Amino acid sequence: MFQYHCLNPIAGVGLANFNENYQQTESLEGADAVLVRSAAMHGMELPKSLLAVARAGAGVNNIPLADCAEQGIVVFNTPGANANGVKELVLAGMLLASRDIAGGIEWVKSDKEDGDIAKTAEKQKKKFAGCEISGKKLGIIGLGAIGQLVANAATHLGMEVYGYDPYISVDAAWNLSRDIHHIQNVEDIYRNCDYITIHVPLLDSTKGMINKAAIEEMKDGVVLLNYARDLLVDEDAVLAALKAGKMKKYVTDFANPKVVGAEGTIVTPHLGASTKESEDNCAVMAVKEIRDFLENGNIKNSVNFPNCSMGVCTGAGRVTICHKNIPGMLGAFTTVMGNADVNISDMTNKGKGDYAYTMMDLESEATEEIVKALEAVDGVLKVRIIK
Ligand SMILES: NC(=O)c1ccc[n+]([C@@H]2O[C@H](COP(=O)([O-])OP(=O)(O)OC[C@H]3O[C@@H](n4cnc5c(N)ncnc54)[C@H](O)[C@@H]3O)[C@@H](O)[C@H]2O)c1
Ligand SMILES: O=C(O)[C@H](O)COP(=O)(O)O
Repeated sequence: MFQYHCLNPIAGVGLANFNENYQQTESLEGADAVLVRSAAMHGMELPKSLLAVARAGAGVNNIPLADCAEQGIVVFNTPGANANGVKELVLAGMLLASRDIAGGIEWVKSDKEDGDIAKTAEKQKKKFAGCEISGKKLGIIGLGAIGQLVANAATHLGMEVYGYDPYISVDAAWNLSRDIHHIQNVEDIYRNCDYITIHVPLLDSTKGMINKAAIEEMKDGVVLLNYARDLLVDEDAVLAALKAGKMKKYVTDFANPKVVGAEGTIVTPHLGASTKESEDNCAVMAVKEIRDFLENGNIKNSVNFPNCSMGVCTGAGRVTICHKNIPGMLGAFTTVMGNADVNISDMTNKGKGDYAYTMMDLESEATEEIVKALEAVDGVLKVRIIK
């Protein structure tokens, strides 16, 4: 029986895919797997039992990835599962920044006692006039799951789209419309675009990337959209640019005391992935990843260990090893098996950055003695008997 714990509410349609061999626990203690959305896991003491964390979503900046890796805990996310939800909100954000829809709605509410409101509205409407997005230039920084959907949708709305992503995946490149201009230098986006939207992960290398210097390069009257993470943007510089009339609007999905209520900001409460469809997609994918990992040892969509799969074990035994990505590991593992007189029928080893993963199918059952001998190898982080 496997135990799992949810640090945030996770859609029932996903959890329903756990079968009778799984039990949800009230606390983290004793859990084999954790499902999480945006709950902050930094500083959280993780139980020895924990094997996997699945982020039902994209951003993993709330999870201590390296600490988890050091403890042999595999962290997954659900790439693309909520991308359409975010794309639709980005389109809404561009429209909200272009037409004073929110101001118009507020004015109508404030005038609700006016029996002649239809006539008054005709006089007042010029206050809420705006511009259209068709024909405007949109710059997209980050062409992953979300960026590519925004890019393609914006071209269909008549925008001229410029995309920048030096690390674009082959799949994302294939999915992009041929109408999108490929930009090699992010400054070209800053200098030319009327709307700029950012869709990159929050990493040490991306933190504060939209800074004062970047904003100074931007066109006067630019609209900046941030549905990625607030710390990507120097919001003091944004507020100064809004005050100076350099920036027209800052549309952000991340409410914080700095931006809420500030003139020129449009702030939503982290709603990007809060749709039934996105929540369901993320939960279904997260549960699938956890089950395949716990039951078969396979890794798909991990952010701190390599993807590695050997399907379902048809042999007598299977062991998996989370370990450091250093020389000599495979030799040490095969020596352990040789010393135990166990024949390896199949084996896969994959590395990713500082960490690696090895799966071995055996012609006899894996024993606790084998596990102990593998655990004693320098650089080994976690050994599991799958079968
Ligand atoms: N508002 C929300 O509710 C919401 C929902 C989902 C995701 N997000 C945020 O959006 C981010 C992106 O999500 P995604 O699903 O598109 O992720 P993704 O991993 O599919 O795409 C990220 C893209 O950014 C690119 N990139 C990385 N560093 C870059 C840089 N310096 N310059 C340009 N491109 C760079 C990568 O190559 C990749 O293509 C997530 O990390 C998360 O923080 C927010
Ligand atoms: O990174 C993500 O997937 C989003 O920010 C969504 O976060 P949420 O699952 O807490 O809504």
